Amino acid sequence: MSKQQDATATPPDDAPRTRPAPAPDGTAPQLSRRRLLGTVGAAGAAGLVVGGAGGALGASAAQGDAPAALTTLGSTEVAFRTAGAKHQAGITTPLQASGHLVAFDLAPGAGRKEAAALLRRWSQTARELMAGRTPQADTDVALDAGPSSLTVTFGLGRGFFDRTGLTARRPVQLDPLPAFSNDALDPRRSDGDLWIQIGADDALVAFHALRTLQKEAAGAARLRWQMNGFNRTPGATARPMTARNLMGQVDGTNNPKPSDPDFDRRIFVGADTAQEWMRGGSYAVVRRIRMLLDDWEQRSRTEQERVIGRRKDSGAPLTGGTETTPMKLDATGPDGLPVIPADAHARIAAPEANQGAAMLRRPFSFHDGFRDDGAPDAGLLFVCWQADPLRAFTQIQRKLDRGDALSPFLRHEASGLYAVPPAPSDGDYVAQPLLEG
Ligand SMILES: C=CC1=C(C)c2cc3[nH]c(cc4nc(cc5[nH]c(cc1n2)c(C)c5CCC(=O)O)C(CCC(=O)O)=C4C)c(C)c3C=C
Ligand SMILES: [Fe+2]
Repeated sequence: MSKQQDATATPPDDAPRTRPAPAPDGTAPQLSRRRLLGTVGAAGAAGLVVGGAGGALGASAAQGDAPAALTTLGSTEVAFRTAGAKHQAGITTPLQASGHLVAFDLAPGAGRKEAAALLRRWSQTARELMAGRTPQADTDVALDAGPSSLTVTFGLGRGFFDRTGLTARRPVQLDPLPAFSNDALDPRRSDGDLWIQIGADDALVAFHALRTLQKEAAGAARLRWQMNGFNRTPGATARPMTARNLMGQVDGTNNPKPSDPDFDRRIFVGADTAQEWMRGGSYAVVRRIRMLLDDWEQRSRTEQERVIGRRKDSGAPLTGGTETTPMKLDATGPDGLPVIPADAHARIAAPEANQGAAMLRRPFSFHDGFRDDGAPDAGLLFVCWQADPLRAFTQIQRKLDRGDALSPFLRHEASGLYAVPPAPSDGDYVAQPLLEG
């Protein structure tokens, strides 16, 4: 299995898995799994195994019906419901190379019944796509690609509850985020009744999922906004390492780890919630943060490192050691000043400075071309996960907003907050207990 690395180390029960190797005798199968499913359907294909770790079969679609062999990257599959846990995939899953974030509003006239039917349809399609199966009447965009670590994660925005007559059951955690001084939010690219996060290690697989789900929304929900992002391709570096962002920083180092004793309590909604349907779920905060790269790139490396409090090359704290060495926040230099400056981003965002508040950051970079002034329209699709946004994102962003050295190089241009219910059991759909309860 490919060993993809980001700061969200994958827990054993959440590990993406590769499909078994193809035929034991090494002979090429006759039809690709996707191709077969497109002709005889999922049930008929259940016993067929195609693709595998070696990638040695080497046939291409251009050679007629011969199968396209899957590499480890293409054959890696993530379970729709995380084994041994209740949450949806795409939260603790390692960062994927390609991502789409998309929000929909329920269509005029659509209510609870239509929302339930849509979420039933979407949940089943997500299961199929994540397993590498495609719909019967398909565009064939991802025909030869395999699951490629595809994840599809569904969330509900504040408006969903009004539109479905469930306002009384809306969690307080979906109360609007406060305004921050660096906000330049575009309401047309913010919020939305329904939100989907799509990630995959193959850009065609990610697009295919996006397009399939968009078509399935027809009549029930209308596209509100959509954003595209990317990360380093897994396997590009010989040694797995934490991702870099478009400012060149190692980003994700001090994320909470699933092995931390309080990880679940911080990231997932616990049994003590009044919203029983959210147990095992999480809240996602999404921000489109444009980076002012023309300004940033004029700063010296030393200045840039003091903005974060960490070295650019290794991600190690300015107080020394390696990437994983804890920051010595009270260390002072010969001038008597803190080695990690008082306004360094990592100092201000640290749990120690925020009553223990922590979130799981799982972003994608974005680049949407260049603005009229020639500056890149690029930055971070910041997605963070927490059990309680007020005590995590809002707490930390308030602090950053008051004097973080990174903030002058950033503009928050879009914002969303979504309740992401636990993954449904087989045959059920996301948010079923809410909609049918
Ligand atoms: C409100 C929360 C945060 C926003 C918004 C945010 C934006 C943002 N951050 C970086 C780059 C880095 N952030 C780093 C650490 C870090 N950032 C946050 C929170 C927000 N960041 C936290 C909670 C932490 C961890 C602090 C700690 O415990 O040490 C780092 C350092 C490496 C790491 O730990 O990940 C970098 C680099 C950018 C570029 C950005 C907006 C575009
Ligand atoms: Fe940060």
